[in-house]
Amino acid sequence: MNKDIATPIRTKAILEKHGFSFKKSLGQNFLIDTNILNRIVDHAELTSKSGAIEIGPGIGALTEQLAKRSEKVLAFEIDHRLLPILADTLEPYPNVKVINEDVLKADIVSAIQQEFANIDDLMVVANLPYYVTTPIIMKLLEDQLPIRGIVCMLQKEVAERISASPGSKSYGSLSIAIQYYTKAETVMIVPKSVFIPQPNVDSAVIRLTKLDQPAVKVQDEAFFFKVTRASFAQRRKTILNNLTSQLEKGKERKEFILQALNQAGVEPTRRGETLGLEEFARLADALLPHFSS
Ligand SMILES: C[S@@+](CC[C@H](N)C(=O)[O-])C[C@H]1O[C@@H](n2cnc3c(N)ncnc32)[C@H](O)[C@@H]1O
Repeated sequence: MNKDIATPIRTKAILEKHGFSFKKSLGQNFLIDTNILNRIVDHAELTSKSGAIEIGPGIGALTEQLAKRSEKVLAFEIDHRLLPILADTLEPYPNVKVINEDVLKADIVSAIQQEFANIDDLMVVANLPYYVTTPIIMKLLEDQLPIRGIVCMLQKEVAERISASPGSKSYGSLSIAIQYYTKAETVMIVPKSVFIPQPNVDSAVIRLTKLDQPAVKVQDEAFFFKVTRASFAQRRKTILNNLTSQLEKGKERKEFILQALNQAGVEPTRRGETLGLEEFARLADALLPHFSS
């Protein structure tokens, strides 16, 4: 008999034993398919010497597979009601440590220094709570953690936005923010039927492999991201109109923007969704002298 946590029978038995009720507000949709879990872990390419960081272990379904295939797992779980359950389900795995904290508030860098002092290869692997997918991924990237990458489950639509290329309908400032730091790929589409309770949206697994250097070189990162966000403020508007309405600097701003677009070799009538990262980088650098405060 399959003893894994992620089977419908075992999951239901665990939930019943502990009288657990799901909190929708915490994005609690638990995986009940060991095969899918193993495929997620495969994409992380762990070895017995790797460390794994999990966000939101739930009742430990993914944690168990990570514990079997890595040296150590550190898991951040916000819901204190899951702690006794995790202590129970993960009892056979002494290489797991659970921290009862909101991952968005946690000092992950210090936790890594403490828990993974002798481990060189670190991956984040998670079935993310869908209500905070983007803030979590952005925190993991902006905190500049010493990780090789992230393999995570999220809404299919967000996965499409993250891995989209210029010209695609899904391409936008989120694609650029993530592709600035990583190589982004959608590696699996996952049906609703492998979760309990079933979510309302389709899911996908993405793999983000951290780049040694950001994908493009810019003079001011914060300003680069400001320009990319401004360029997509209204998707149907031209880049000139979006930038003119979003960037502030007196009456002459249109003139400066036209000048910068020209300098960056970008036609003012193009839409943001047609520009690649290189073009955005050139444009941000050309705009910077006019708009830095
Ligand atoms: C989609 S469930 C995944 C559960 C489990 N890993 C699985 O695959 O079955 C998301 C988990 O993230 C937890 N969670 C939600 N918000 C969180 C936060 N801000 N920080 C840490 N954990 C969070 C939820 O309580 C839940 O256990």
